[in-house]
Amino acid sequence: MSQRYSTADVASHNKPDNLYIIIDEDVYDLTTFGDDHPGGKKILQRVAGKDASKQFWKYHNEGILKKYKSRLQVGSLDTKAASPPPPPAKKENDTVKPEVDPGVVAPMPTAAAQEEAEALDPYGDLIPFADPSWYQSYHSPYFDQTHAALRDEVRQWVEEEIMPNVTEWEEAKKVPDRIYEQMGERGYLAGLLGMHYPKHLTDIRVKSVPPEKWDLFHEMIITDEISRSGSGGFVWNLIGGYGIGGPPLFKFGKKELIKRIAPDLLSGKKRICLAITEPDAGSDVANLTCEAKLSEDGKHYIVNGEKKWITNGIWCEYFTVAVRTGGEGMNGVSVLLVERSAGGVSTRRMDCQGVWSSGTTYITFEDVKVPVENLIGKENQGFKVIMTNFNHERIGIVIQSLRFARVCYEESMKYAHKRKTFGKRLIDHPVIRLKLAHMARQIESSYNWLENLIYQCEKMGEMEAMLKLGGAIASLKAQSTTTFEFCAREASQIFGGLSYSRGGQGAKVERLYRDVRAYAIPGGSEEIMLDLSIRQSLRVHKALGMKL
Ligand code: HEM
Repeated sequence: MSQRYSTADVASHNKPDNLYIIIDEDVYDLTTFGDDHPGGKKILQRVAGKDASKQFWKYHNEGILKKYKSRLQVGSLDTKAASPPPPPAKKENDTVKPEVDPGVVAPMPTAAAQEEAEALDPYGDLIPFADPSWYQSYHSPYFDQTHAALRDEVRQWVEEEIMPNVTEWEEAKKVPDRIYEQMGERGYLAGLLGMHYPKHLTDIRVKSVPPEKWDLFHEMIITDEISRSGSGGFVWNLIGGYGIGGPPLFKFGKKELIKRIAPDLLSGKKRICLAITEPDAGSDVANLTCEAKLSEDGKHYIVNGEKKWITNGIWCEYFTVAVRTGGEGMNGVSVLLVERSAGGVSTRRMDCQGVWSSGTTYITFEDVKVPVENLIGKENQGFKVIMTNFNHERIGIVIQSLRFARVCYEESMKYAHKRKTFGKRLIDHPVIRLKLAHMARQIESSYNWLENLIYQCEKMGEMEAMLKLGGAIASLKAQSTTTFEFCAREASQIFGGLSYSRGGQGAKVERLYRDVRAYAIPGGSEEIMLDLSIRQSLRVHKALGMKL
C-alpha cells in the first residue's frame, strides 16, 4: 500500500460521508462500510479521522483485519517504517537459548550429544502451551527440519486462505471445492493415509518434504495445523471422509482397483468416505445389517441397506462400506468399495449439532451392483480391515481434539490479556489463571502420550500396532476428547457472552463447544474406549507374560 498520509490528512476525513480511521499506523476508508458494519455506523463516526487502534482491538481479533484489509485499507501513515526486508536465512545452531539462572549448575554435554539434542528454532507466537513444546525451542527426539518446514508450509496456507473465511464456510455448511482440490495439489491427501508416501501412485509431491522422508509425524502435522482453524466441520470437510475411507482401500484393495481410482482421489478431484455406522449399529460394529449378496453369476455383490452419520457422504463418488456377506457377528462382515456411478445410491444431508460444514449424511443403498473386484480385504474378514483402520481414525480424532483444546486455551489466554473486569485484566485474576492451568496440564500431558504412540506406530508393523496399541490408543481417544470438552467449557466461561453468540471474538470457542460431541461419540464413544483400553491391554500383556 504505497499512499502515505499525515495524521492531519486523516483528520480531515472526519465526516460520515468521508470517513477515514487509523489502525496500527495503517489508514482505512470506512465511508461506504458504515452500513455494513456489524457493530453499527455511529460507533465508527465517533472515531472518524482519528487513531482507532485501541477501540478496534478491544472488539475484534486479527482475522477481521486480514479479511477486510484489501478492501478498506487506502494507505499508511507517513511515520510508519517501510515493511522490513525478509529476515536473513537462519544459520544452523542459530537458536535463541534461555539464560540459565545464576547459581544453577548445568552439566556440560559433550559436543556430539549437544548436536543431537539441538532444539529446533522457536516458531509461532510462543504463548506457553498454545503450541506443542517442540515449536517453542524445547528438545524433542521426534521432529527434524522436514517437520518444521512442513509446519510452516501448512500454517501459512491456513492463516492466509482459511482462517479469514472459516466462519463463513461453516455457516454456509460448505467449504469451496477449490480448497479440497488444494489439499490434493499440495500432496497432503497422498500423505494422509497412515503409510509411506505413495509416490508410485502419483507425481504430486509435498513441497517441503521428500517422499522418502515422509513419516507419521508429518501426517500428524498436517492434521494438527489445519485444526488451528478451530472448526471440526472444516477439518472433517477436508479429511473426515478421505482420512478414514481412503486407507482401507489403499492398504487392502486390489492393485487394479487402486490403480484405476487413485489418481482422482489423490489429486482431490473425487472424494471417498467411510460408511460403517447404521441407524441401529454405532460402536457395536459386529451387528451391522447392510447386506451384500453375491449375484448368481458370481460377478457382483448386490448391496441393500442404510448408513447414518457418514461424514462427507453427500459429496462422494466412492464409499468404503462395511456390509454383511455372511452369518451373524464379526465373521460375516466384509468391506466393499461402492461407486455412486453404479446407481441405487441416495444421499441426504443430516442436520447436526456441530461440524456443520462436514456434510454429515444419511445413505441408502438400493440394489447397488458392486463388482467382486471391489472387495477390500477378504470376504467375511472385513472386521480385520475395520479394526486396523480404527487406530488410524482414533489417532486423527486425538490430534484434532488436542489442537481444538489448545485453540480454546490460546483464545482464552489472548482474550484474558485484553479484557478487563473489576479494574483488572482477566489474567490478573487468580481464578482465571487456575482455569488456564487446568487446561494446559491436560493438553500437554495428553499430547506427550500422543507423540509416544505415534512413535510406536512408526516403529511397529500394521498388525503389531493394531494388536498392541489398540488399548492405549482407545484410552488416549477418551483422554483427549474429555480434555477438549473441559477446555471448550472453561474457554466459554472465560469469554462469557461472547462465546454464547455466534461469530465475533468468541467464534472459535462457540463453534468448538458445539463440535465437542462429534468427537466424544464417533470412532468409539468414551465409555466404549475406556472399557476397551483395559480389556485389550490385559489381553496384550497376558501374551507378553504379565504376572498378577
Ligand atoms: C477496519 C475497520 C473495521 C472493520 C473491518 C470492522 C469489522 C467488524 C466486524 C466484521 C464485526 C462483527 C464481529 C466480528 O466478526 O468480530 C464488528 C463488530 C464490532 N465492531 Fe467493528 N470493524 C471495524 C472498526 C471498528 C471500530 C473502529 C470500532 C470502534 C470504534 C468497532 C466496533 C465494533 C463493535 C462494538 C462491534 C460489535 C462487537 C460485539 O458484537 O461484541 N469496529 N466489526
